[in-house]
Amino acid sequence: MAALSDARRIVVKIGSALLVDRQSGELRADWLGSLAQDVAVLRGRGADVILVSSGSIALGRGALGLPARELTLEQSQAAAAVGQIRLAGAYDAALARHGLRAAQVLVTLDDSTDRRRYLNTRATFETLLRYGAVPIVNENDTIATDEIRYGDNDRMAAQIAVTAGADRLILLSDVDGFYSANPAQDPGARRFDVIEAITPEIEAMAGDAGSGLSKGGMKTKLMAAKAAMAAGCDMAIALGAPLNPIAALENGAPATWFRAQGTPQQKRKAWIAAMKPRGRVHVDAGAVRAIEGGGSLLPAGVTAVEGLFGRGDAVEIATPEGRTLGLGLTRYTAADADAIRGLRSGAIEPVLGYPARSALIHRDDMAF
Ligand SMILES: Nc1ncnc2c1ncn2[C@@H]1O[C@H](COP(=O)(O)OP(=O)(O)O)[C@@H](O)[C@H]1O
Ligand SMILES: N[C@@H](CCC(=O)OP(=O)(O)O)C(=O)O
Repeated sequence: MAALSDARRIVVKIGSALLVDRQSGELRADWLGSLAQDVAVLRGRGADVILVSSGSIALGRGALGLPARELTLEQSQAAAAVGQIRLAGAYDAALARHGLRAAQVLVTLDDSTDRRRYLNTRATFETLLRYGAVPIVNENDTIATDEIRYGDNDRMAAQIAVTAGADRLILLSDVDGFYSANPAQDPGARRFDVIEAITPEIEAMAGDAGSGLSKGGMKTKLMAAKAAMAAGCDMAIALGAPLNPIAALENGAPATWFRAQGTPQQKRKAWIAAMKPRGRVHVDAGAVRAIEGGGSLLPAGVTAVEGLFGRGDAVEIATPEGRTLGLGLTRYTAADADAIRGLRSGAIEPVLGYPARSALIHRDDMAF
């Protein structure tokens, strides 16, 4: 299956067991070098790449000389703080060899569940990718205690894929796909090539993690697949351990693909269209033309603001004739939108007292 050749934005999740040698606790530099090579190939043909990498706790554990047994929460948090800086540094060096710039992004679950923070995170990814950077994402494990106890980077990678509007998510694992039972325990287990829907039967086949360094197992990978598919993003589980794992996947190495219906853009529009509007912004004829031509709504085109809405809420866009053009997620509160209506971008900062976002509603955040 030519599953990556037409991908526009790819999120790759790298588990701890791939990056960190279990015995020595050292980073597998050769492997990371080969992954960076794969990333350079994808970037070279114009695809955006985001890496979600685990490994901070595994790396920090060795560096701090912590015991091999299960860590306490405090030890995990300390290990993550020490390990993350090494992890990010290693990616920075590996990508720099291919002329690529790494960008560290540390997130918590709130960054995707709170709509305002979700929009901020999305905007940050958009900007980093526009400048050609490769975001290296991990949970902020040192701060987010719940994430260490319950968190796993499989679901987080799916959330990043959804947030960034990716069309492919690849979970590089220690297994080459999803099997009818845990292949480590059942020699008769069979691998699926493609899964189109996650049924209760499929869910019953998923077991827990195999290695001591990992947190997820197949259960969290199925949750990741559900989230990705619902957002129009195809997801693969593929073998990560060989060198150049993404090239191998492209060259036909076995994997399981979870296939989504629809595109990220269609799913996002449907998500916005289903929201309850919290207000209404009236726009002038010029703004109607701009929006109908595929542009964003700028404050300059707004003539009146109704309702009490916050940043990230859905609002209706009304034409001078009173027709509802569509729905969009606003980047300003009702009060700020009212204060800057009719103003050109340069005139906004003195009024609000903070640097302005140029659009009131970005074109990607509109549904008609
Ligand atoms: N149905 C299944 N198909 C494949 N692997 C399974 C299944 N159920 C449980 N597993 C286990 O899940 C492991 C992969 O997840 P995990 O250990 O979290 O690794 P990672 O997070 O590094 O990908 C496999 O090595 C296997 O032991
Ligand atoms: N955020 C944690 C890893 C959490 C996790 O899901 O680990 P893994 O199962 O190896 O992908 C860390 O960097 O150590």
